[in-house]
Amino acid sequence: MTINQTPQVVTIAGTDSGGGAGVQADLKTFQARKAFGMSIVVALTAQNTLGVQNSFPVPCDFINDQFNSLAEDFKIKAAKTGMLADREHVECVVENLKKVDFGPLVVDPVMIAKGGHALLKEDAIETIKTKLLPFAFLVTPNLPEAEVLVGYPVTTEEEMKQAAVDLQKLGVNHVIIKGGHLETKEAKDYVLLETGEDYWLKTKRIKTIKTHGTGDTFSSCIAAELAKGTSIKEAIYIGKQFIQGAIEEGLFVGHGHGPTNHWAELSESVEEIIE
Ligand SMILES: Nc1ncnc2c1ncn2[C@@H]1O[C@H](COP(=O)(O)OP(=O)(O)O)[C@@H](O)[C@H]1O
Ligand SMILES: Cc1ncc(COP(=O)(O)O)c(N)n1
Repeated sequence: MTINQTPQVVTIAGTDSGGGAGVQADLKTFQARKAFGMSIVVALTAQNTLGVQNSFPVPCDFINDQFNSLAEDFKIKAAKTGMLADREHVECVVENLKKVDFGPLVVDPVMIAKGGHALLKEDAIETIKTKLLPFAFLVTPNLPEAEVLVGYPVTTEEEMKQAAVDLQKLGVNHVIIKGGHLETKEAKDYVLLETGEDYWLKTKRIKTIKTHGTGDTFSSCIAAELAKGTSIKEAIYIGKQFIQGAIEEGLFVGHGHGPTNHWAELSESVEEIIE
C-alpha cells in the first residue's frame, strides 16, 4: 500500500525573534496553507517591529548538518531561501542544494530589512547571481533588490519588465518583480513565466505601516503551494491573495512596523485581484 506523503516544504533563511518575518513568518505561512514546514536556519536576528538590533550567522558546518538531517528523513517537495547573510553562506547553501532534491526552489533575494538593516553583505550579490539564481525555479525581488541584481534603476513599469527579462537570462525559470515599494494606488507585481507569458497582478494598496515580512510571507505561500503540486501560475495567484488578506487583517502587536496576519481568513473580506 502506498500512502500519499503530506506536502513538505522547507525555508532556508534567517530567523526573526519578533515573529513577523524570516523563518517564523515562513513557518506560520506553511502552516496556514496546510503544508508541513521545516527550517534550515542560516542566521539569527535579534529583531522586533522597531528594527533589527543584531544578527549572527550560523556556522556553515551546522547548516550542512541541518541539510543532512532533513535530506535523510523527509520528502521535501519545495524550498525557499530568504536571508542568506553573506557570500560564504550563499555558497554553503548552494553546495548543499546541489546534493539534495528539495524540489522547486523559490529565491526571495532578501537584502535589506524595511527598517534599513542589511541582511545580506554586498560581497554576496555576484554569488547570488552566478551560483544561486541558476538553481531557482522562481525569484521574487522587490524593487531595490531587482535594481541591485540587474544593475540599473527599476522604478517604472517598463524597467520592471526589462528587469524580469534580464533576471530570466541568469537561469531562473519564472520571475516576479514585486511592486510593494511603488507609490501607486495598486499593489502591482509583474510576473514573467518561463513560457514568455507575462502579466500584472494587481490588488488595492492597503494604507498601513504593518508590512513587516510581506515579501517572506508572499514567497513562502508560493513555496507551500508548489510543495502541494499546484501549478506555478495558480501558486503565484494564491500567494498574492494570501498576502493581501494578511496585510488587510493586520495584527495589534509591537510598537513599530507590525507583522502581517498569517491566519487571516481568505474569505469574503479579501480584496479581489483586479487583473
Ligand atoms: N500596502 C500594501 N497593500 C497591498 N499589498 C502590498 C502592500 N505592500 C506590499 N504589498 C504586496 O506584498 C507583496 C510583497 O511585496 P514587497 O512589500 O514589495 O516585498 P518585500 O517585503 O520583499 O519588500 C507584493 O505582492 C506586494 O504587492
Ligand atoms: C530574518 C529576516 N528575513 C527577512 C526580513 C525581511 O522582512 P522586511 O523586508 O519586511 O523587513 C527580515 N526583516 N528579517
